[in-house]
Amino acid sequence: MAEPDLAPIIAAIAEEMKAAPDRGTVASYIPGLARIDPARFGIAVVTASGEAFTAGDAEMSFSIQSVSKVFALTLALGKIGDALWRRVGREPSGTAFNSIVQLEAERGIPRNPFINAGAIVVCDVNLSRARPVEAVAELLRFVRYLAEDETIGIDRMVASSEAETGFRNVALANFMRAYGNILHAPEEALWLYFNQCAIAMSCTQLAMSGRYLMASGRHPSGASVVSPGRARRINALMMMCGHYDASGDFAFRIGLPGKSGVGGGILAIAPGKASIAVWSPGLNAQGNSQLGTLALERLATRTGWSIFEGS
Ligand SMILES: NC(=O)CC[C@H](N)C(=O)O
Repeated sequence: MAEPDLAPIIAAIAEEMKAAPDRGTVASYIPGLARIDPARFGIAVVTASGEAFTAGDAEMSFSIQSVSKVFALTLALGKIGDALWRRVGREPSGTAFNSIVQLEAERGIPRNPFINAGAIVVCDVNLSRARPVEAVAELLRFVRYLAEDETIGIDRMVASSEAETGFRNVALANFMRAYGNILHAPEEALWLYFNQCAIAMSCTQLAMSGRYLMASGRHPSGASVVSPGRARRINALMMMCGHYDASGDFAFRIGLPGKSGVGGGILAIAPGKASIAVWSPGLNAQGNSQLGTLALERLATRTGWSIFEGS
């Protein structure tokens, strides 16, 4: 297939999203997110050749929330490798991101690293023997390195507002602690989790951070972030589990590995072709960006980038 002409495609999608009538609902269960303007929409596409195309509010910073779970998983696999899969599964859950229902029958082993329970186990791994502040600093260094951007930081207001109200996550961490699948104090794993969710990035920064996943694990500097096999598997997990109980719908409509967050961001990967970030804060019923999903559907259709091919 010929190279798509990205600049007009992306500009048209941003224009269409401005006029979209159904923008979803901004997450309000985390007070720090409730104030975000639902009119926002941004998109950034970084291609394998290193060109970047942006439109809309692509430079505006937002809370990446659960998109951070991709970077945290990458770090955890670097620390303990496949031993991680003894503590976290790799099956889609078919349940909401913050669900506790499967954990009792499955003895404290979360279905996958992208639901909250799985991400909290990943945080427990990333604590290793470090203090939570050191572990969050390591993750921040990692995303800054991936994006080649030292300005990426954490929105402390979002982190502390979630720490004050994240009772379900507290319950998940304690429940898994009871099964011996959280090794540190639950408060420490949660502190890391709330801070990693509060990393703030723009679409451009997020698309830059995802480049290793489109490039068989390679950083643009030529360094290997992960092996090609590991990049392939992280992409597979994003495809199967990245949108919780809407992962099937996302695969059906878009056909790319993707990871969403309740801040309204989505990172999507077209392997070998592009790293894509979209952001629009209004969410659908499953907590994924309503317009972000629609924009990716149009992008996949107009570029033919779905891994299943076909427009
Ligand atoms: N889906 C999400 O982005 C959820 C992340 C959010 N910090 C939470 O734990 O509820």
